[in-house]
Amino acid sequence: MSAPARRRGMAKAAARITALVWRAAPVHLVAFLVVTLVAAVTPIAVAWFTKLALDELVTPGPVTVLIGLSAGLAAVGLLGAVVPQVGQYLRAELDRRAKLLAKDELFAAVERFAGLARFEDPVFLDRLRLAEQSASSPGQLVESAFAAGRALVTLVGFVGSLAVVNPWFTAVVLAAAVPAFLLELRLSHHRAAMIWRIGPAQRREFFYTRLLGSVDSAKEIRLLGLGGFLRGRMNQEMRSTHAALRRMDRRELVAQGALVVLAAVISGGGLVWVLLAARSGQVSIGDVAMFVAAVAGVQASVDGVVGGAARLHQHLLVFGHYTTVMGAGADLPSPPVPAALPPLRRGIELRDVWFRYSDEHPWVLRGVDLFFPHGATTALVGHNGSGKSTLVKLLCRFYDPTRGSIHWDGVDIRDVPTAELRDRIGAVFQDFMCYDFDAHDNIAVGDLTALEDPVRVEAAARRAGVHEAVAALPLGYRTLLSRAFLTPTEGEEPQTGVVLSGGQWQRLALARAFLRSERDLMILDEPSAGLDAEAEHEVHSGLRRIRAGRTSLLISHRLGTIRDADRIAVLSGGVVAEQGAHAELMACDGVYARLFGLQASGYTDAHAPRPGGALSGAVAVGRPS
Ligand SMILES: Nc1ncnc2c1ncn2[C@@H]1O[C@H](COP(=O)(O)OP(=O)(O)OP(=O)(O)O)[C@@H](O)[C@H]1O
Repeated sequence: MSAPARRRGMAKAAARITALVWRAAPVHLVAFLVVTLVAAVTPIAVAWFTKLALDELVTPGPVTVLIGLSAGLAAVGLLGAVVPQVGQYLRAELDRRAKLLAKDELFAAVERFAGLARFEDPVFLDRLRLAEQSASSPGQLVESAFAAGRALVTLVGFVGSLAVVNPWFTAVVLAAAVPAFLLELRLSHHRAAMIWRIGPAQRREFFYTRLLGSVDSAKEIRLLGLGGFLRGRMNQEMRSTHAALRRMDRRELVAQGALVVLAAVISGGGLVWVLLAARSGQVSIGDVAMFVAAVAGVQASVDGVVGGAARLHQHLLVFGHYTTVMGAGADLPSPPVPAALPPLRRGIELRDVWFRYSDEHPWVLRGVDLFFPHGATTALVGHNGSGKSTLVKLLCRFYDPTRGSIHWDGVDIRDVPTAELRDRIGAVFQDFMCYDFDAHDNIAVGDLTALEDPVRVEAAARRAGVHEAVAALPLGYRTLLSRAFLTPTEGEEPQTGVVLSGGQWQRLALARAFLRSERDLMILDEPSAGLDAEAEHEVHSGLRRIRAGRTSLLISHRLGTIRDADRIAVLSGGVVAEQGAHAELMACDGVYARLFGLQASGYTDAHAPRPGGALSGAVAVGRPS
């Protein structure tokens, strides 16, 4: 990034963070500013009271003056002790309030990304991680800015005081601050760039750490003895990030060490001069005290200004990621004038749809023409990786087709707001979620209007055949389905969660979808993959009833469960290779008939007499395996 662009980015970040903190905690911000100013002038007041008191001792006046100066010194000393505590409280409260707002706004912006592509982009993920990191502590940024400001005020005060004693010496001390300032800025720039560079390694390290401590991976790690291997990889990533951090720390150590030596030489020289001057009567004892306090004060303030500015610079560079994420435009184009999405009456049509995940990826769909008629069930079958789930993602508009279009009763789905489109769809995805919520909430999130409606939730659970299992849990629908958290229940005892079986989770996912069964389109991507034979039969019988007269799309590798679909489309080589009803496809003797025959043959005993029924009819057209 060029220097002017970087400066513009930092100015933007500074404006955004200021506005954010002001909106989050205006009173605390002003109070923190006042406290910072008081903290800035306190050391100068202490130095002046000390000088005046010492001069008063050497050439005594009325005793009341000395008492007044002592009282003043005590008062500013007290102020100096109390103010940092108040400042710490204000800074912490400011941080909490600003963090709440910053994180809320960040994730509101992330929520506005309607598609999935950004969440699959590692550069974006790194940016999001850094944005989240800087949103977690906006107070640090304010503190750095205020620390630099406070040090500047103290610096001006001490420079004035030092100038009273020796203007030349003041100039030397200030001149020594210029290289320190430039050096610190450069270091902070390097540090911010290094933080960005080590992002991918830190993400990988986080991944291995999570694997090593997660219940989901514990089984395989133990069975396959992967612990040492994963730990090795985690350590390798950590070593590489540590090497970068170490290089940076060493650079800072050398640079800052040189600055400390420079400061020591200047103040040592000054001290010799002022003592000699006092000996020859050129300056007073009070001036010596003021000089010593001013030199220490100027150098500490220069450090404070430089350090604060450098930290601010670095925070602003990192906070730039927050501004970038917040300012990222829509990931999917939205129409300037959105079209209305009519209730589905005719059907959904894919017109010559081509799709690949990016220019670097191969084509997944290569000109798919397909119609999902209203009120009918269409089943989609095909080999692994043939693009079935991809097609579902396009229907939900998680991505736009690379070429071609999808029409909802003739309306291009790119012309309607995505939220409206998705509101018309109910779905069970192949990789459905298992939320660390209680059973009620796990179902109710299928339709948030059911969150306070246990009757609807129970009805959906009954339809998915999971009600009995949930009702039998220790706290029924209020049982936490996770061991990740402890929830305080009505009593004093915390209640740990329970663990469901894979099939029970799948039924919960189905129940979630059933809350939306009145929607225009129901998508069921492998809805029974984890169910036992009886449960599968039961679920599909239930689904058949729910699907009757509704527009649905059913994906399953178990062809017996989709044979009664109104239409079956076979995806192969990125196109629809065959379509028709079960009987038609069997008669074609193509891909579908071959797959169906293969599966059916697995259920027959070549030596046993064939029983009558649906499956035996299919077996009759099956091929020898
Ligand atoms: N997010 C993604 N980024 C890149 N490629 C992807 C992504 N998701 C899927 N693919 C690729 O797209 C192709 C189709 O995947 P998809 O999941 O749609 O197949 P599928 O027919 O649903 O497979 P299965 O029957 O195994 O569930 C595969 O080659 C897969 O590797």
